[in-house]
Amino acid sequence: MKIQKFKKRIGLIGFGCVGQGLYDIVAANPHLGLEIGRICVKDKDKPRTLPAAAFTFDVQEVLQDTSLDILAELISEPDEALKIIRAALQQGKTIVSANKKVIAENLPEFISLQQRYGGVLLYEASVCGSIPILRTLEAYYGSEPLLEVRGVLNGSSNYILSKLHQEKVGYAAALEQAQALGFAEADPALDVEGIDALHKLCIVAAHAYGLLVHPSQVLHFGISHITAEAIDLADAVGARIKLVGTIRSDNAGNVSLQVIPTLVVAEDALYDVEAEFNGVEVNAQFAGQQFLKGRGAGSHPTGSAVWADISAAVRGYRYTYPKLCVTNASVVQPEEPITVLLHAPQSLTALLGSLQPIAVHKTEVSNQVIVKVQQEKLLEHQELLKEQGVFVAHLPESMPLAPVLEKFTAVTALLV
Ligand SMILES: NC(=O)C1=CN([C@@H]2O[C@H](COP(=O)(O)OP(=O)(O)OC[C@H]3O[C@@H](n4cnc5c(N)ncnc54)[C@H](OP(=O)(O)O)[C@@H]3O)[C@@H](O)[C@H]2O)C=CC1
Ligand SMILES: N[C@@H](CC=O)C(=O)O
Repeated sequence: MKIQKFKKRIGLIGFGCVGQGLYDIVAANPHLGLEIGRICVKDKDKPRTLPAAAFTFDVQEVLQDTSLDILAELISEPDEALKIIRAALQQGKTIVSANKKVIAENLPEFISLQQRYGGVLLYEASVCGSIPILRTLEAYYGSEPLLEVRGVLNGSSNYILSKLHQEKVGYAAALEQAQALGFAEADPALDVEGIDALHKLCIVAAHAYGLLVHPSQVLHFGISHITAEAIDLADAVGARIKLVGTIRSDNAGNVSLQVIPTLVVAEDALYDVEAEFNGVEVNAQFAGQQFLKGRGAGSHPTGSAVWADISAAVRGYRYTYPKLCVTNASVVQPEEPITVLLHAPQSLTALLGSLQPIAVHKTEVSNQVIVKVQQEKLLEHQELLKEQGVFVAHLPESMPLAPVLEKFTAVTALLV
């Protein structure tokens, strides 16, 4: 007897960089039992790669279509995406999403909707594009305590930093390239202000530590105020500036999170993560250190992660958040101070207050300071520092301070 095979039908909402990527992959693999059933977009006048008849502009047509087996939410408007995911889960549907902002800000609600109505939400593509980090944390590290998870989590910022280091192109030109290549968010401030990396870090915290952390609680700086002098300083000491997100736990189960541009030394696994690539280092109590690297943004790499989620969901996979029920951990700001480089367009005196600078360099146009500061204090002042256009970079313990101080003077002296 011949067994009739039915294809699983996907309702695709959003047909931009990622939606098109998913479409291409599904269309190229018809033998794998998936097909795109419906596509919803917003703009009626946009030229498309498919005939007009392939599209609807009414998301309800997708949400109400009972012939669809699974939904893929891949749109650029977070408010609308939230409504779509919520509506799908309230109907007990299976939906995959790439929207880190919406997931990071609403994860507790999404978990409880899944528990209440039996639906499924997967979102591997929302963190580090093609790197299977959430599946790794869920399926492999579901029990083992993790000491640290750190990584380059934003492809656009990393692309810009690579261009600044390697080609000395201007910041604005590098950002334009990241946008043209489809890496940046619809609002690129999310990328360059460190907010996208922050969203991803909060999602990682749920799977790696069982912690539901709201992004508003977390220290984060981006690269939008980066200067050529900071790049030159890093180059001069053999380091590269990377936007690094870190979650670390201490022996007492206190967990801290931060996103901050960091001077990364050549021995660090993150040093060679370039362009739109992302890299995540997991340091587990018994397994030790592991490193995952891959494309963190772009049409086909991200489409591949969405495809992997769809295929997994079709086979019955769902997140179980194994550490959520067992964790005693809580989020803290660590007490020990960190060393940071502050580069400001004007005087930092008012901002620094009681801080004890290790080194200061002033010119007519800018101020550079290396200072040891409590993270609590940095968190307290983070909005002010951002408003004042201050570039903040972490000088981690792995970065010997002496050569930095020496070059700091040499590099900044060129400005006088
Ligand atoms: N680009 C990347 O590399 C990555 C992106 N992501 C995430 O994936 C999602 C999609 O990003 P990306 O593909 O780059 O975005 P794009 O801007 O390229 O495409 C967005 C798509 O969403 C559609 N859309 C926007 N608003 C609505 C709405 N209200 N109703 C229906 N459709 C709508 C747009 O319609 P129209 O075509 O009519 O304009 C467009 O097709 C975002 O959440 C992003 O954060 C995640 C990882 C990587
Ligand atoms: N804008 C994001 C896209 C992928 O998440 C990035 O640059 O990393």
